[in-house]
Amino acid sequence: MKLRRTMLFMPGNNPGMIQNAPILGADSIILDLEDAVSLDEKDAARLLVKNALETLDFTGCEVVVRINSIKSDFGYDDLNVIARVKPDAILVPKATEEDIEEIDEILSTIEREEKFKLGSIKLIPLVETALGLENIRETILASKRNIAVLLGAEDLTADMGIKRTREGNEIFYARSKVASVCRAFKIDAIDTPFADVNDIEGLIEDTKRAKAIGMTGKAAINPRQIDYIHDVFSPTMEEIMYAKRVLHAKEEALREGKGVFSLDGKMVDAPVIQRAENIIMKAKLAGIIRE
Ligand SMILES: CC(C)(COP(=O)(O)OP(=O)(O)OC[C@H]1O[C@@H](n2cnc3c(N)ncnc32)[C@H](O)[C@@H]1OP(=O)(O)O)[C@@H](O)C(=O)NCCC(=O)NCCSC(=O)C[C@@](O)(CC(=O)O)C(=O)O
Ligand SMILES: [Mg+2]
Repeated sequence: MKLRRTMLFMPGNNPGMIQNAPILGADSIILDLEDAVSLDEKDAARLLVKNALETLDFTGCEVVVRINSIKSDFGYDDLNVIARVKPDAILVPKATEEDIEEIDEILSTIEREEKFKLGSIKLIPLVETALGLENIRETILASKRNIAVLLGAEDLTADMGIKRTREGNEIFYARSKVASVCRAFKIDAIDTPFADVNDIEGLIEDTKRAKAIGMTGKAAINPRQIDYIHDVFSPTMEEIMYAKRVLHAKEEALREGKGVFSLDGKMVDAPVIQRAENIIMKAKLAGIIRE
């Protein structure tokens, strides 16, 4: 299991940002060849990202590349060049079931040619249209490579002809749907970036709202956002201490042959134990506690 509390976007044509990528502390980075790169920079950005993957040491940081739509003039070249330098995953913009199937096949061919393990390059569909949102189940089922879905609220609200607000009530349904379907298929649900990099209070509130609904992480667009998002998505010491007490009490209850018991007057049963186990696992992955 891998933590994806933050996925930091950076333009694929910005060498200054890319060279710092491995040390910024994000769980994942997304090197963007799509909307952050203008049409006349597409070829140069692809080459820069390829070189970065070949030369920089990304140990401990998942590397994802957002390609252009596979239906566009750039998508196939992006995939064909980038997959051969083995990113951890490809982020697929405005993903449809057909896109994912096509990209899955192309990746399998490249993996055979390059002698990579079949299925080793993963996929993350970006859900950012109304149709994409309604077809999310089919998109996820289209490939076993899918490890997460990223919600793109700017494009989604533009597609729906509605306004994007700081409070985000307009994306409540989309967040809930993405979170629920992703949880059903046991993959990560990554929330849309918060666009105002100077509004830290707004970022924290937005991240808390996303977490409360079941999103497992959030995209970032600026390194200053990383620690705040990590704070929200990491278990607190209070949660960890309570989880430890639950698991300790469970051992005692098991010895007494009890499946349900009470702790501080509150019932503890299988779902409460599962939540406690999840908290401990996340705390270990986040390096907050040791094995
Ligand atoms: C926002 C801003 C312009 C602010 O600039 P500022 O200059 O105010 O930043 P400062 O904080 O002053 O920077 C201080 C230092 O950090 C460095 N630094 C900044 N950002 C960094 C970074 N990301 N990675 C590494 N390094 C970074 C910087 O180089 C400087 O380094 P140095 O000079 O050495 O001190 C800048 O962050 C930025 O460009 N972000 C990336 C934007 C981007 O990728 N967007 C596309 C992807 S989203 C998308 O597409 C979503 C979606 O798909 C979803 C949907 O649909 O909703 C869609 O369609 O919208
Ligand atoms: Mg977009």
